[in-house]
Amino acid sequence: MSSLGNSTNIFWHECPVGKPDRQKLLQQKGCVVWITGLSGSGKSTLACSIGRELHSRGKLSYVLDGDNLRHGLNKDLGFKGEDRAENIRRVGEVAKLFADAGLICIASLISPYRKDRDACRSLLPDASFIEVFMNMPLEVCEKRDAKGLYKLAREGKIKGFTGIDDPYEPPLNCEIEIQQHHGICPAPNVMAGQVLSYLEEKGFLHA
Ligand SMILES: Nc1ncnc2c1ncn2[C@@H]1O[C@H](COP(=O)(O)OS(=O)(=O)O)[C@@H](OP(=O)(O)O)[C@H]1O
Ligand SMILES: Nc1ncnc2c1ncn2[C@@H]1O[C@H](COP(=O)(O)OP(=O)(O)O)[C@@H](O)[C@H]1O
Repeated sequence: MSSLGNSTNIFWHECPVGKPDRQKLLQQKGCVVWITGLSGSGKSTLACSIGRELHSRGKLSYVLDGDNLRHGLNKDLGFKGEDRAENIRRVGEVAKLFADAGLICIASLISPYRKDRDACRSLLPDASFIEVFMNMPLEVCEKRDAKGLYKLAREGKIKGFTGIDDPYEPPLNCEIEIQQHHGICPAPNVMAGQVLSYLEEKGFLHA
């Protein structure tokens, strides 16, 4: 019997089929690839590109995209600090379940606060939380402005926009950093290749 958070008298139930069995079935190791960066830095593009590449190699993955999850699971949350923290906490817990299912879970969220990302990292075992920092300059993201949100933020029509009037804390010890070379952003398949090489090297693409 235990007491956790607000729940009391709850018990953990162990199932006979475990993570190692599922990993053997799938011939891969469950993990979380956590992509963080400014709006417009290319997180969703990279997430989809990784997903496509893994699929073509016969590996099972699933993308958890911040924008998409805010249409359902996180529709009750806004963008103030505590809402972002709760957003990241929930997605961290969901990503942990996907990794436990044996999948390569690709989470793509701004996740601007270091402590929230670190809390997600601490949920995952054995270096299976892989933080990918989309290190794109604000000017590049703002110039892209795919959704027109930077313009609205500059006009003061959106308050608390990350990078404009809300902070972004870059990772201190991420596993992978994606950045421009000579002022040019690598193509999506090149960025995905960088992540795939890491997964291959660390043994996640085999049981
Ligand atoms: N105030 C503010 N700040 C930042 N972003 C905003 C804001 N308001 C709306 N949006 C849109 O929401 C998307 C980010 O959602 P996330 O869940 O990834 O954000 S967070 O991790 O909770 O900070 C983000 O999508 P991406 O561009 O894909 O990052 C924006 O489209
Ligand atoms: N590697 C890239 N090179 C050039 N443009 C890119 C690249 N990655 C993304 N983009 C473009 O930048 C814009 C924002 O990308 P997106 O993946 O939606 O970013 P985010 O999910 O971080 O908001 C889109 O118009 C997308 O086509």
